[in-house]
Amino acid sequence: MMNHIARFAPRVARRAISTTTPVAAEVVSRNHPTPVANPHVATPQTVSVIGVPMTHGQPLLGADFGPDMLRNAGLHKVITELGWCVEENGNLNIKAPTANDPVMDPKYGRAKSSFAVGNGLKQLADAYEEKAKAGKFTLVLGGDHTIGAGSLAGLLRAHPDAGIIWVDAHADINTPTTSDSGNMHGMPISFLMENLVDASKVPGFEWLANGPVLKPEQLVYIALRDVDQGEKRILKELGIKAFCMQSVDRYGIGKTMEMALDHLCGAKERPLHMSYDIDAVDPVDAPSTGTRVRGGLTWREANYVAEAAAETNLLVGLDMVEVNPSLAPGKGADLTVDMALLLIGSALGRRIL
Ligand SMILES: NC(=[NH2+])NCCC[C@H](N)C(=O)O
Ligand SMILES: [Mn+2]
Ligand SMILES: [Mn+2]
Repeated sequence: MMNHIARFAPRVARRAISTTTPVAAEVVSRNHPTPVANPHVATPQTVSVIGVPMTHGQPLLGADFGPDMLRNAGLHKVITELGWCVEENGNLNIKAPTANDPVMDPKYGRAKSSFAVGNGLKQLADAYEEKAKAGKFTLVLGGDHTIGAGSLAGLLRAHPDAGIIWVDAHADINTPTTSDSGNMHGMPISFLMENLVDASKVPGFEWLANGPVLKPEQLVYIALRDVDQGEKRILKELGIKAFCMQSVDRYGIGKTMEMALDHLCGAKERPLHMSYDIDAVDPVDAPSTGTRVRGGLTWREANYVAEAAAETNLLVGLDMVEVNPSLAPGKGADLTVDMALLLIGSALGRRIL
């Protein structure tokens, strides 16, 4: 077993750069002095922020406040203090479902509000692709986790061989036929995984019918603890590498991340994307989210996951999703937003020492 932490050179320490008021689609801090450590990120090393206030993949309102809550809590400062430039793109315009939207033919399964979800994700896929091809680190702020499908589509167009670290209490690989809930935030991976879903049969997702596709070996899960029967079957049949909470208990988070990163990058280095569902974290530290599950990652474990990913110097993008400040409002929302910001900082290279 190779040790990834040792194999990749740690990020060069970055100099703090002062923040200015963010302007949509503009680089707000320049003169970046740091040499490129990540071969997939261009100089000046820039985090391109895309807000995706999507809620139609699940029944609750509130996750659409996630992107602005994170910005108002100091997102740009977190990024620039770590030495990155910020390019702020604002929020995508996500259209609400209407009574006239085409719905799925039930013989292909059930995916609620697929038309609104799919059209929103198409915008994200195009934006992510553009940023990734320009050598930017793409930071996608959710919104519900359906947006993972948009990020992955854009990522894989730019980097077909990328590896995905999916940090989540849930596997989010239901298909419209295996899903009990019909909620699309439980399905995003299935739309990218080869031979799982025929996107041409899902209104709003036709654009995804001709790829790109993800191979099972390109995906690894961390922190699973609530996996549906149909999902268990899919994980087993496809041989997808999954480190559930029991693995974290058994091996500790250090060894777990070493094995996970070795699975993705042991044979060859590849660009990595991390899709971080805040519900991976124990509800004690992140209560404001729609599908809470007890027994999650501790505060340190959650940060360590992001730190270990950052230490590879191969991350090209991050989703931070399912922050819903309207659930557990007040102190709970503050804790959750703080946690999300910390995790973003950890993924961008913050170190204790
Ligand atoms: N992104 C999430 N929080 N997903 C929760 C999914 C829950 C359940 N597995 C479903 O498919 O409905
Ligand atoms: Mn989840
Ligand atoms: Mn999820």
